Amino acid sequence: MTTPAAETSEETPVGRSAGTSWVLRRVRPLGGDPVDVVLADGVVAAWRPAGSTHAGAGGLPAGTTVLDTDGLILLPGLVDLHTHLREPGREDAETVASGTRAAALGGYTTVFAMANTNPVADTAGVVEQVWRLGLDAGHCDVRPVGAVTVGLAGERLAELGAMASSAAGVRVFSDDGHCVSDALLMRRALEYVKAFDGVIAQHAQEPRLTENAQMNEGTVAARLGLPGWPAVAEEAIIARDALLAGHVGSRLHVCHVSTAGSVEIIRWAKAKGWNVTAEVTPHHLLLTDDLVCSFDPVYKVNPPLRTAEDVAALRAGLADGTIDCVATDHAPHALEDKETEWAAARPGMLGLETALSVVIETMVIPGRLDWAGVAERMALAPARIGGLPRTAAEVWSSIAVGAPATVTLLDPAPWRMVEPDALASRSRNTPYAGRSLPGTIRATFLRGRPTVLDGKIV
Ligand SMILES: NC(=O)N[C@@H](CC(=O)O)C(=O)O
Ligand SMILES: [Zn+2]
Ligand SMILES: [Zn+2]
Repeated sequence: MTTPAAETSEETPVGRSAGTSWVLRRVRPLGGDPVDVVLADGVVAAWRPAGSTHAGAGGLPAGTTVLDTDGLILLPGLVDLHTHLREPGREDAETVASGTRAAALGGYTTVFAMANTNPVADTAGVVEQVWRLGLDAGHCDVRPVGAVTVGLAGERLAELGAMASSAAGVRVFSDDGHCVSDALLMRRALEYVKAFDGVIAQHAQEPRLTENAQMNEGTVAARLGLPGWPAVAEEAIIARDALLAGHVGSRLHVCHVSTAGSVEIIRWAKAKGWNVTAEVTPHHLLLTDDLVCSFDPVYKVNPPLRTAEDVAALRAGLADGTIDCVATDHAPHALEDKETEWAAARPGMLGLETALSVVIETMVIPGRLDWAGVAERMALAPARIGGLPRTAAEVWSSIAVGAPATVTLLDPAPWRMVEPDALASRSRNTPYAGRSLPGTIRATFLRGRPTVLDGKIV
């Protein structure tokens, strides 16, 4: 991927050939020792001694392209449990095609597409439509999330069974953007999805406690005079839902955990042996509520940015596994919905193209996670929680021979300035504009087919 060294000058520069077999020369699987990895017929076909493989070498399928991937880290393709693709309904903000291009450039090979579209993804018809749009775009796998309640209205259960048995094979259900606040409805949803090992992904926000809320409740909100969104509004719902999941023996997943208290509750629920999993977003790992002092709506997000103490607890929870995974909550918004006064702006931030970099900055560089830990938190755990095929998920972790060639190649070294206009997303609402972040994705492969080469969409 870098300029080929003299002794490997016969290698094909990245992008010139579109062979069906690839050699990743001197790549570092999970950050380990360099090795040559052969990708053929959609799987990891062989590991060879580092640097031993060159174009025309014996035992390679005809048309093999040798990539100089010296120093790059090979990770399983990332899996995002929480992406907003906005199609159908707000194609001006994002489409399945543009959002999955952003995903591939961020190293993702699967995204779970949230249900708060227009129409809402609350029927087999809509989830199949989103799933097919993903197949047509071809940049990564799209697994639709089904709504828990009809129209996200929180009144009647949606047709969960029909969505599960549709071609889209839905396993994750969420009213994300809204909380399933009715305890009986939440109980029924948890009971219902047991039949097909589904999971309810809850947007934990007690509605009455957050009426008119504009930012985290605390000293910054008091100073700015903005109505606060208290931590207890998240924590009360997580505690209730953990109790319900334990009571009915079903699977609960907690979306975008944002407070230190939530981490404590999830730790307690896991200690009880209940099937409770959780995600944290990159922005909640890095950013704090004092950014709101700028009144720049790019920092408006739900749940809101919290305090430095919360950030520290989230990092510790992700490191020790209390929080199972990182999920982007990629939430594109059109300019008119974001570049307006604070109170009128929609909450949400872009995330797909910067997630791995933020995890490197907050978790890898400070020594909280190694590369195997990154693979677990950003690929393997979300695959398990989302119900992706088990065997595939297991082999991805090792990038072993026979595993699907669904991988991403990261150059961990360079820091790059985030430029909103250079993003593949249709929207521009990144909170990292003008910030320097470490690491860059050089290539992504989906079952042996490159979706990104040399940092560009194929
Ligand atoms: N995160 C956000 O602030 N917004 C999300 C909804 C959500 O995740 O709750 C959106 O759809 O825009
Ligand atoms: Zn949400
Ligand atoms: Zn969301």
